[in-house]
Amino acid sequence: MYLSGTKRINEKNHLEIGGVDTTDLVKHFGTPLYVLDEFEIRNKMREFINTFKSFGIPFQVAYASKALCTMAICYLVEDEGLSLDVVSGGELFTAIEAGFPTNRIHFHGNNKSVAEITMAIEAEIGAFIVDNLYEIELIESIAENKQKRVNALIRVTPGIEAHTHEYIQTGQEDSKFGFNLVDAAYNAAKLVHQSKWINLLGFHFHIGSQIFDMKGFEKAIERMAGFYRFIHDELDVELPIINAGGGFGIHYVEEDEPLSIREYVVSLVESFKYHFYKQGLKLPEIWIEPGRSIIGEAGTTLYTIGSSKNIPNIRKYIAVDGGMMDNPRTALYQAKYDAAIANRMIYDQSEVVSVAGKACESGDMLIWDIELNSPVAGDILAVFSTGAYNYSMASNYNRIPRPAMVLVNEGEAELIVRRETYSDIIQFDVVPERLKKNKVKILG
Ligand SMILES: Cc1ncc(COP(=O)(O)O)c(C=O)c1O
Ligand SMILES: N[C@@H](CCCC[NH3+])C(=O)O
Repeated sequence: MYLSGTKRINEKNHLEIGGVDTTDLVKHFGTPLYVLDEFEIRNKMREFINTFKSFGIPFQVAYASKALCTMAICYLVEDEGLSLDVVSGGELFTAIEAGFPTNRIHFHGNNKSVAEITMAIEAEIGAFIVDNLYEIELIESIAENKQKRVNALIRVTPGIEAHTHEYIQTGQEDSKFGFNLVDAAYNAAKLVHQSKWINLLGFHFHIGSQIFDMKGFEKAIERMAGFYRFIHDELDVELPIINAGGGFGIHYVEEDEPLSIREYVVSLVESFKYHFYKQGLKLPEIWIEPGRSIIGEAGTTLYTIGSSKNIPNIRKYIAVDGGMMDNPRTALYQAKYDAAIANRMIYDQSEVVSVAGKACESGDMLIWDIELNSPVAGDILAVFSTGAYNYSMASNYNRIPRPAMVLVNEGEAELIVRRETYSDIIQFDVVPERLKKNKVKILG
């Protein structure tokens, strides 16, 4: 079992996170419960920042808020001096409401609406990451209308296939994101370069997510350096910024072998230096957008185990009080997770089981075939590395309320997202008067 951050087994044989016994968290907040380790989050952010600082080069580390976006998280990101990557009006609104400095916000998305672009221009965000020609037209006209000049990076797909699940690859040519190298990207650059209202800062690429191997990055950087040279020669500009996206992998299960944050950053910077100098160019300011590698391992989900079903010679299912609604990643990407019985951490008798959720869906599984300390109803199951793309991708399928989220640190636990209630579930429902009247008629 890989226990990251402040997770440890305490003297009661319970899982402890941030100095708080997880069985106490369950008594207090109930299950399912997302638990975030503040110390671990801050440490990861600092490791990114400090490694860049050690090179003495200009940089920006923008936390990719799609991994997990709440107001409290925006406060932590600001406190640690990172920038913020948002991909929707909802994420932008969250950041603005949390008082996040808008000049450190970068706005992504392959189909930004007029309302989203307007909101971002009014908020004077740091930069748009422009994805397509339609968006360039929209930004141009809204910026002119508001008489505000905006900064932009152009997103390109460098034609690199990262070694990860095909649904989370994004840098290959057949992708819905960005402009393909070279022609489409060059035409977009020309257009933005001539624009009166958009200031072209550079290009952005993102090759995928949960990547362990830096070879894909290296290849993409080599292509990007060649492309910066081409742009330099054709348009006579030395673009000041390059954005390498996110994608740095983390531990989900024992076999995973991610690099350390330091190693990821060092490899990235070295490769930028090598390829840009080789092209006879100055090193541009490097921006990155890590999400999972900051928040993923710092999250743990606590569930209560309920029913079980044993199919002799096939498998034993144990069911928890959550599932694909709070963590759709197993169903979507065949993602693998590690887990433990939080109230009996040291194994006395192990049993291989598969962990099912409670949704009315056969694919609602959290973990297939895991060895646990003989789970029984009432035990607390802790699933690790659920900080990224769990709450942010959660749904109310089957009208199941979303869990609460707590931030733990130095023996204290604070609620940062309150548990949804059944009243929350029906709050957006509207019943037309006509239907109410009909009901009375039928019943009468
Ligand atoms: C453009 C972009 N930037 C950043 C990220 C964050 O990626 P990760 O959470 O893997 O670091 C993603 C998601 O994969 C992305 O699409
Ligand atoms: N949501 C995906 C990663 C893609 C993120 C955004 N490009 C995951 O859970 O792994």
